[in-house]
Amino acid sequence: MAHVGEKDNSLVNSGVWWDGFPATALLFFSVFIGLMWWTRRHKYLPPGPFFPLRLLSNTNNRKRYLIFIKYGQEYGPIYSLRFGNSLTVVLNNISLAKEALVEKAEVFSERFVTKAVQIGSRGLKGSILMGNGDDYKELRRFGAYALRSFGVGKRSLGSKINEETSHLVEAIHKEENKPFDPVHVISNAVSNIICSISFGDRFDYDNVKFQQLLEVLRTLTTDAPLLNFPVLICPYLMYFPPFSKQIHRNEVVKNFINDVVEKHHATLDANDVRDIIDMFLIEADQRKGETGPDNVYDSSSLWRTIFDLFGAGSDTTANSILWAIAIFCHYPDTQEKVYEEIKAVLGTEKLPVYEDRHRLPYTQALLLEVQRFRPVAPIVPHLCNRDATLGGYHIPKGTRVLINLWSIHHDPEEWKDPELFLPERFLDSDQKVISPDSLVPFSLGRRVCLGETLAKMELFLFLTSLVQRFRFYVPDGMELPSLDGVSGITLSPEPYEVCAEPRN
Ligand code: HEM
Repeated sequence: MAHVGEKDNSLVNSGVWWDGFPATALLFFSVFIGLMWWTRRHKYLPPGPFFPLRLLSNTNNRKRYLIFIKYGQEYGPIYSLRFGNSLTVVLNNISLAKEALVEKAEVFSERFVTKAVQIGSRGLKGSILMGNGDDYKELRRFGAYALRSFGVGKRSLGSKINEETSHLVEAIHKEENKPFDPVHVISNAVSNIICSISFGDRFDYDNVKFQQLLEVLRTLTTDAPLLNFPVLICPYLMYFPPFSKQIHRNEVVKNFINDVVEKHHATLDANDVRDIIDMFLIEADQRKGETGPDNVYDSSSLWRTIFDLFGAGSDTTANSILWAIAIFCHYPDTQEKVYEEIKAVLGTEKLPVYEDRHRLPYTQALLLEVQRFRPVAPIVPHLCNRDATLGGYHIPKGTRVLINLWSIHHDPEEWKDPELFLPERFLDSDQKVISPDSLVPFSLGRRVCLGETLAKMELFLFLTSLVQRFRFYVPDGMELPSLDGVSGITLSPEPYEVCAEPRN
């Protein structure tokens, strides 16, 4: 009890407590409601870490694909990752990929593009690779038509690839069976095919300017800020080093393409359509004045369309060939089997044509296994455009959906001994090629790779011609190429050196 003159602290305190009660209660009530809302919203979401610390603390952008694989091993075929307010769902098996991209194609076929990618790319107007909506649909249609018109899938393009192979073989001969890094000649050869279709031109392997451009393209894809944590949180970091390098690289490619476009403008002849740039300029001219949603034929769409074909078509195919050569060094018997098959069916002189693939089942099986074993587009970004379900889980509108092609191609439920390189898995007991539904290196559904046929032609013709003429190996005492990849948008082998011994 308080005496006269003494302060009654208990009363004072209780008064303070009472005065603050409404505010405290309100705070608790809000937290409670917030928690209820969060729990209800997340209750039906795929499982996943409360906080994706492993991903966020990983500073090595180039090994990030391994973290997605690890989470898959922990949380199963579908899991979710939360970065602040945004939700990402990762699909790791073929039935979920089919459910999203085929059965629910209306919902899951859009591309997700982060603000950082938009800043780094200097705008995405006219992009096939990153676009959505009416512009995208029209440009994809144009791209498919243009590729067909310039011989994709036909003999005429096969001859062009054969011509390029002769240059490639000559360049490799110059290495005189000494160790060399094959990335420059392979990238140049592959890029020359898409260049001749798009620009009407090829570039010699000692053209320094073109080599620099290819190097810029390679770093553009390996350093792409797809899920790069700092720029995911603060996209405006893209304007500062080291991230701003992406902006500079895009500018370099853009200027290169715009120079070529300029020259095309000056020599354009509607009766002699030389390449895709000519085709685009003529279409733009014919549609002048049209205002409909499908008139997307302006200069910014032109450079971006050519950039997309060139970007998506160079690094991917070149990396598949580089993987095949690296794998040959680890599994030399597979290279010998391909050589023996080519020798028996085609001999050692005649350059293969695309139709020959039907007579070379082991070679075909090996190419399929290269694409399964080391998929060059390991993680494909899509967007959920309305509330939906996947695998029984709720997927809210706006969720980023990553199709994990690496995990799909290494799923032990689908592939026996997925970590082993076994071309025979694609041959039946009659030695006929089988291609299971679960092999999807070009993805599936509406956004399936636009250059699939071109890529298959290039892979077959370049690789068979090379094996017909060289044996790739690593001499004793030299390090074998690493089979770990470097990933950005594409998965490339780490730089390596090999020797190429002429076969004859
Ligand atoms: C081994 C070679 C290649 C592989 C493995 C590959 C794989 C892929 C994959 C996985 C996608 C994403 C599909 C999706 O979003 O679901 C894609 C898209 C695309 N690819 Fe390829 N690609 C290759 C070569 C090429 C070539 C040679 C071209 C050249 C024309 C090309 C052009 C494109 C384009 C334009 C897209 C965007 C399609 C769209 O978003 O609608 N690709 N590719």
